[in-house]
Amino acid sequence: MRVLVALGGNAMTSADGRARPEDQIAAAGVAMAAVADLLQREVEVVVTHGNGPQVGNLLVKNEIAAAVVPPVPLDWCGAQTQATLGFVLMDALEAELARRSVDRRTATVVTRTLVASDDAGFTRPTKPIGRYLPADEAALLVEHGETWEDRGEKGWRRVVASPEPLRIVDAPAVQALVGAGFVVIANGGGGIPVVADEDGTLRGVEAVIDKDLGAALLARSVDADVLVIGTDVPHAVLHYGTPEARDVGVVTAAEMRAYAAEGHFASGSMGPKVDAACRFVEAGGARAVITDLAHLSDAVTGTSGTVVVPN
Ligand SMILES: Nc1ncnc2c1ncn2[C@@H]1O[C@H](COP(=O)(O)OP(=O)(O)O)[C@@H](O)[C@H]1O
Ligand SMILES: NC(=O)OP(=O)(O)O
Repeated sequence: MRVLVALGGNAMTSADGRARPEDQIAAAGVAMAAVADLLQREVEVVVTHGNGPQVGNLLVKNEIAAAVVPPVPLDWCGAQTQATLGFVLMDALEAELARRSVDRRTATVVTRTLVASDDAGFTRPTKPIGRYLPADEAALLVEHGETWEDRGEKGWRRVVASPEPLRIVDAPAVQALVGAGFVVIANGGGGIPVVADEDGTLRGVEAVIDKDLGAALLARSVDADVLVIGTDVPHAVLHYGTPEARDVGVVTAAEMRAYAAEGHFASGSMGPKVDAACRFVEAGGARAVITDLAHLSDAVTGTSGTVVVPN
């Protein structure tokens, strides 16, 4: 069985959302222990990951340092997060595999994802990145031309363009490495967004793709049987945060789409996960599961989490 495991930004930082190097290394260790358990059971695993906190922080660093060193655009920041998180995850996974005496090599693929240059996402920013700020501090940055959004109890967060992923450009490289026996980490942050010019030349564009939507596409591109979206909650929940809250268990894509249409899943967090899970099974995937890392193993067999199956 081949499984695409998508790790959320929450799985890549500390529980309180801190993203210092030591927080990220510790979080990667926890996530990769769960992945190593799967590999030990001879499940074939491809890993992708979010980069929201990291790419937002890099962007801020670039902006603050702009008078001293030339700033790089957002797509470059995204590429840098793929490399950094890739090496941190490889170190963590290889350490866990060695502990279990499992002999597997790892590889990270810098991955580009094709988007349309006229995607509506370029005119209406929707992707939350970076740190949370209180309303008054966010308001100052809005005055400087940034777009910030109220994200509820954690505070305000910057939002940037997030076009639809159309094709994982480097999926053939991922496939080749998987075929050669590597545990591959790919398409971090949903992929580096690129558009194709008229002559077919690719160039990076300033945006951050939703990693769950990217994961659904990558999962199909590498013929995964199961897509597991790992986050910090064990289930998608109906009436989330209310006394009527109810976990969603096994559900068809059509039922899940109906729940989404009723507004049960917040945009920018659970909403894209549900969309990605539905897209994967609607495109022919056997099963997509939304759960936390503690339930990863059972998620793969469809016995835990929110399990979206074909209609
Ligand atoms: N209906 C819902 N069911 C469960 N969680 C929800 C729901 N609506 C919003 N959420 C929020 O979605 C969060 C997970 O999304 P997100 O923070 O984007 O995760 P990640 O960084 O792991 O990708 C949960 O921590 C929860 O607060
Ligand atoms: N690119 C992306 O969706 O990252 P997060 O999952 O960290 O938000």
